[in-house]
Amino acid sequence: MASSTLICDTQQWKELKAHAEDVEKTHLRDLLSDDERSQSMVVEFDGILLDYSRQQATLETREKLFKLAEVASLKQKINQMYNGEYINSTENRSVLHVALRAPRDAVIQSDGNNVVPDVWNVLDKIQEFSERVRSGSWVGATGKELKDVVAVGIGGSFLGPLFVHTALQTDPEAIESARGRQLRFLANVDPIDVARNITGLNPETTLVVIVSKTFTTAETMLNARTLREWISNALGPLAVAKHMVAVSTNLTLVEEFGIDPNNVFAFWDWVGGRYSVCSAVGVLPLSLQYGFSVIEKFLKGASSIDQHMYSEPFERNLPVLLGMLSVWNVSFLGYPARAILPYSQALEKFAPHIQQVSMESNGKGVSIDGVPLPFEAGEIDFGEPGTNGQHSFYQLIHQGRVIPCDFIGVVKSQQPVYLSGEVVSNHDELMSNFFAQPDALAYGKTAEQLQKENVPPHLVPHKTFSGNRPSLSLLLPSLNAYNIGQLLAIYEHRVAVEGFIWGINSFDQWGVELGKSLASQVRKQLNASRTKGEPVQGFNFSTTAMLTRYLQASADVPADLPTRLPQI
Ligand SMILES: O=P(O)(O)OC[C@H]1O[C@](O)(CO)[C@@H](O)[C@@H]1O
Repeated sequence: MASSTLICDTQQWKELKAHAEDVEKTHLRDLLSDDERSQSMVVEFDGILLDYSRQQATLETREKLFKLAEVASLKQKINQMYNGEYINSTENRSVLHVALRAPRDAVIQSDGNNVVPDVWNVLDKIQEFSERVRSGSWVGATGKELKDVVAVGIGGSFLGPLFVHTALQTDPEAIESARGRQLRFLANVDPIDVARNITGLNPETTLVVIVSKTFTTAETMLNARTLREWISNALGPLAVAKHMVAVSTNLTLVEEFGIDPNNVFAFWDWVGGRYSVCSAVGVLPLSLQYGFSVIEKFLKGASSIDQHMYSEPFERNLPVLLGMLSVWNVSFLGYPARAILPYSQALEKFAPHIQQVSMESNGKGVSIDGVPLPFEAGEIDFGEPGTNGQHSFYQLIHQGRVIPCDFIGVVKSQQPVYLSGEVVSNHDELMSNFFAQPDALAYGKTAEQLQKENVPPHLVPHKTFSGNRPSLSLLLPSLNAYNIGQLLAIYEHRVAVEGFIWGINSFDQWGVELGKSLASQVRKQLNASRTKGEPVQGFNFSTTAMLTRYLQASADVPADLPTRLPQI
């Protein structure tokens, strides 16, 4: 396929469109009656089981999807990514988050240089620094140990680390290594988030890690200045050197901010923000909390999937299969959303992280060559852990709109609980739901079944479930640091596979810029109105009226802004 040809113009795409109309005629109930089909839709890697038999897909669908992958040059694009080619063409960059978790002796080139030694230099520095802090040999300005860490960052500099932290918080090994320590995340520029994060913390025992790839993000920089004020107000300006470190690619701006260059942990422009949790962005705060040895296992888990993705044939390749099935659901069956439903409370921050990975990557309207797409790319991702979601939005998934679901289960709970006299263990109770929901969605319940159960006729339509609602199930053996790394990498690569098929650039994010520049115009107006009393101008009627009202109603904010920190 010539690079400027859109994927939707290929014969393979058109055949899939026609094929989708055929497949839609068969209810999932009937597809699932073929055990051979079901068996061939189960794939295992390293103890992780993927069952996609509840997708509205036949063996022919799979064949046709692989043909689409071929015409989209999927294998070549994966190779280009791993070879450090500039596949992020609008930013002129390689996309090498796989190098962040590569073994020390691996060779991964960007611009003709092996980047793996650079990666390990930073990892070694993180190990050394985190051990000094954790052992108490690096202390705060008043000689006290630094037991609490606040990581300040937003978007990709926040969501991935928060997901991993939340997942590790209840892992027995991680608990042991985190005893007596706290890790918090300050992301939102809302002063309430500052208040929440510093409540109960003593600046004397707190280390602040500023995480920003660019070191220019407005939210992060204001929060960084706020916490610098919080520290220097309490301990004097010289304390900043002992209490603030940074993770960034912009070493010049970090130094200008007043952080000692020795206390900066670097990463590189070939790491996209939302793909940066395996760089110092995640590894530094997480190692401070859990120790480097735990986080190294997380990196190893991600690396195992990197190797699997690179070398496994597509029929057994988890991220490739998942990505192709998502393309099938979005582009051929016309389902625009995807629910991510982990049956593990430890994964409560997984869907929010994948939201950014997926929606910032694939929410694009043009091809990589800038041609407007005549089809929708990307999907609307959302999710909550089961069983909470069941008591919230599952009603719509069962009887309202069709939303393909990812059910993610774990064999061994991080925290098993059994009660004598109960029918099953608490984890079995949770998992009963994990196993039941996909069948409820697939099979549904017919009016005939309800009549046999003597349901009053007027209630039959309300209690009928159409079924034929697709899902897939991922069963992980356990949820330790290694498995968490695997889960992360499976989804990162799945999103890349989707983007490679759609022919878009999954690694830029120009769509976030317009809002940022308009906010800067509003910021200037607020300053001019508060300090010089200038009227609101240059905005449309609606914004002018709203801004004027806001300024009038908050006239008590002092124009000269004397420092005020949260009073909580
Ligand atoms: O790490 P930085 O440079 O502060 O950027 C934070 C986030 O802002 C974005 O650029 C836009 O939301 C994300 O891609 C990125 O993860």
